Amino acid sequence: MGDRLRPRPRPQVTLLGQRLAVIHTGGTIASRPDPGGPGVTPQEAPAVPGLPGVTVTAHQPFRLPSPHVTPGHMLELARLIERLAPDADGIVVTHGTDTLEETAFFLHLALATDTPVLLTGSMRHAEEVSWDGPGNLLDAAYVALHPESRGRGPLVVFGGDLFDARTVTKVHTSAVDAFGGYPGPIGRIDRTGETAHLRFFARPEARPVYAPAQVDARVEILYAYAGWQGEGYAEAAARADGLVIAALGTGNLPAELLPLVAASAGAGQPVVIATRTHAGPILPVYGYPGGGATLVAAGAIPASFLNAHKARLLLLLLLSLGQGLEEIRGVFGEGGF
Ligand SMILES: NC(=O)C[C@H](N)C(=O)O
Repeated sequence: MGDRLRPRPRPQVTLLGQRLAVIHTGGTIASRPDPGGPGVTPQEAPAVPGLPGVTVTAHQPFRLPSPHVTPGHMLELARLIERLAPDADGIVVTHGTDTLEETAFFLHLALATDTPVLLTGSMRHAEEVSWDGPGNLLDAAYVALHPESRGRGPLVVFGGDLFDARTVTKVHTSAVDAFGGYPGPIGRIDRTGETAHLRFFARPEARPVYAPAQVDARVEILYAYAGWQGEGYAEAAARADGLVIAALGTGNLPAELLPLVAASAGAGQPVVIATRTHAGPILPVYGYPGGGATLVAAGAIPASFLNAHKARLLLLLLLSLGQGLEEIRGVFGEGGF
């Protein structure tokens, strides 16, 4: 049998002597019904289920519902992870699910470490019968401590599926299997007793690092719809350093938007075109006014496969690093993320 055909022995995770850092940031996984209020709020970080032989350290830089998380918090988290990484074999971040994909992608862009970083959360709170927090947390810990997880950049684990930070997205508001994204999971973890069965379906890709000292640029998102005549565009363009538009299909807009986009690009203001469709690339196909080919000819930057909120984070980091329009066009165009 040739070397290519010979199965490699699969490394197993050995928990004994491993060091796991768990960073709690809030979300439903830290939530319960609020005794003094109308609903559920983050109150207490979840306990990490038993991991025999593992030294676990817990950290809580903030405790927030994830709709309150900002890029400033993401930067704080990135700095904490950089500090913890040299003394940890794996890092788990618990996070609210609503903006989990944004924090995951921010960390994907800004972190240089090879130490595995696994983000997870829960869809049910600690007082619900079907609380999914402990299982997700245990899955995240096993993946974080597995030798095959090194050097892959931050990953999301949810319901046993493992997702790449670039493509993962929340696809359901209430189901326990709340995460998906095109083209789907890059791995899977299942546990039988104390054995973890982990399989990756893809190899890690090279990842440039974009780590500004501060995220001080301003980037806004506009959402396209049938009949949009550019309402809100001028105001957003006046306030922001850059814009992202969740456009239609392969990246098309109503005709009224073409001169507005051309004016921004002409003035050196980046306008990134993403899609409100849930999968697929931005392509310069259509030549009618506002069609993707005309927007690109006018200077707009296609977001590739990134959704609007991830394209916003990439643009935010590039602008915060002081990059100009052509450098930014290069990063998006060459898929440097
Ligand atoms: N399941 C969750 O965690 C949702 C919650 N609203 C949050 O993102 O903080």
